[in-house]
Amino acid sequence: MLEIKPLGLDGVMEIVPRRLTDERGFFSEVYNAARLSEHGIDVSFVQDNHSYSVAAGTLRGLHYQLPPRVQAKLVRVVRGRVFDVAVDIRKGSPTFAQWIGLELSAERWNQILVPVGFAHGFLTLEPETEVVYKVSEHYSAEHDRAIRFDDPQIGIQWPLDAGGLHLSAKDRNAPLLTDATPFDLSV
Ligand SMILES: Cc1cn([C@H]2C[C@H](O)[C@@H](COP(=O)(O)OP(=O)(O)O[C@H]3O[C@H](C)C(=O)[C@H](O)[C@H]3O)O2)c(=O)[nH]c1=O
Repeated sequence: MLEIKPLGLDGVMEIVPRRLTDERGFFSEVYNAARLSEHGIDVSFVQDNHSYSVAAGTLRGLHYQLPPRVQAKLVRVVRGRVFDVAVDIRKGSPTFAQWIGLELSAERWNQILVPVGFAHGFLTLEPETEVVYKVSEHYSAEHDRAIRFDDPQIGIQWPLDAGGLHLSAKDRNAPLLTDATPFDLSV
C-alpha cells in the first residue's frame, strides 16, 4: 500500500502511498501507522497542521522545536507543489548541517518524513499551494526556533525563480546555524 525510499540522510524518507482509482476518482490511505511500522517507522503523531500559501516563492522555514518539545514531521502537498528541505541539526552528527531537498506535489502524491533532529522548510513552486503535515509533538511557541533559509554553512540550493520571495519576519530575521540556540538534539 505504500513505497518508502531513504533519501540519504539518517531517517529522512520519501513515502508514496498508493492511490486506488476507479471511475469515481481515487482512494488513498495517506497515513497508516501499521504500514509505516512494517517499514520500521514508529512515530506517534499528535497534531495535524495545514498551511496555505497564496504565492509561489513563499518560503516557510527552516524551523524546529528545542528539546524537550522536538518534532518529527510527515509532510505532504494536497494542492500545488513545493521544494521541501530537511537539514541535519544534531550536534555531533557526522552529517551536521547537511540537507536533503525533495519536490512534493499533489500530482506526485509523495510525502517526506522529517525525523527529530532535523530543521524543516519548504518553498512553494506554484500559487495556492496547500501543505498538510503531522507532527509528533504539540506546538510550543517557547520552543519554536528558526534558522536562516540561506545559511551559507548549509548551502541549500533553493529553486528560486525571478519572482519575489515571500518570508515571514521571523524567517527573514532568523539566526545562522552557528548562532542558533545551542542544543543537543542527540539526547
Ligand atoms: C507551527 C504552528 C504555528 N502556529 C501559529 C503561530 C503563528 O501565529 C501562526 C503561523 O506560524 P508560523 O509563521 O510559525 O508558520 P510557518 O512559517 O508555516 O511554520 C511552519 O513552517 C515549517 C514548514 C515547519 O516545519 C513548522 O511546522 C512550522 O514552523 O500559527 C500554531 O498555532 N501552531 C503551530 O503548530
